[in-house]
Amino acid sequence: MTLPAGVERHDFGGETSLATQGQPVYGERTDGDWRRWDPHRSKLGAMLEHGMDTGLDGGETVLYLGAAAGTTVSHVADFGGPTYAVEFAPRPVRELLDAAESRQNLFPLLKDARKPERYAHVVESVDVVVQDVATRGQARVATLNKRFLTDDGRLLAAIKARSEDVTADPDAVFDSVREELSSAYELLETARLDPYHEDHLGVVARPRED
Ligand SMILES: C[S@@+](CC[C@H](N)C(=O)[O-])C[C@H]1O[C@@H](n2cnc3c(N)ncnc32)[C@H](O)[C@@H]1O
Repeated sequence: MTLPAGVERHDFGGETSLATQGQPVYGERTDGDWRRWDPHRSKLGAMLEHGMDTGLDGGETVLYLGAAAGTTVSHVADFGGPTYAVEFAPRPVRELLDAAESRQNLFPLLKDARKPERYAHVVESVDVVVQDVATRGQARVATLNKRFLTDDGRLLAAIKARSEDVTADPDAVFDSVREELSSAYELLETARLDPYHEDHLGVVARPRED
């Protein structure tokens, strides 16, 4: 699996890790311009560590759903093109704004990912939707946001089993999420994100024709 341009394996004092170049955001280790991309803190980082074929080349236009304080989306903006970061909780958005200050291509949007019509006037078409919303109805959020993807675009989603049902067996949750996603997307690859993130499923998918 090749990493997207702008993402490299870099040595941080004897420990080799994924890294991008940019201002640090969450106290991660740095070496010059390089900042460690910690897969324990980032589901997309874990997907790359697992060798999932994300289809990312670098430079893509990205819609990121569930940006929180900007841990992962800051790395995405380091190697991506225009990056729209949707988060509905005002508190983390303050830190997200700090992360965006040094990144001219990162655009925070204080919006609800279940209401894409509220940001459709800003976000037009994107190459990639990254989703990490950890809320009930994750397949529905992905389906609602399919409208932004180009025909050959990619959905890169992390599905948290406990957000759908705390008591259910994660495998059963993942089966039902896969089934719901399949009506809007062709699933290209799915993989559990252990040991970095327990009971999370990484999904790579492309939109089905309407
Ligand atoms: C697991 S955290 C995201 C961590 C982040 N992706 C990272 O790696 O840096 C999930 C985030 O999704 C946000 N979220 C949940 N439901 C949302 C929704 N409907 N619209 C926008 N954000 C949402 C939560 O407020 C939370 O900040």
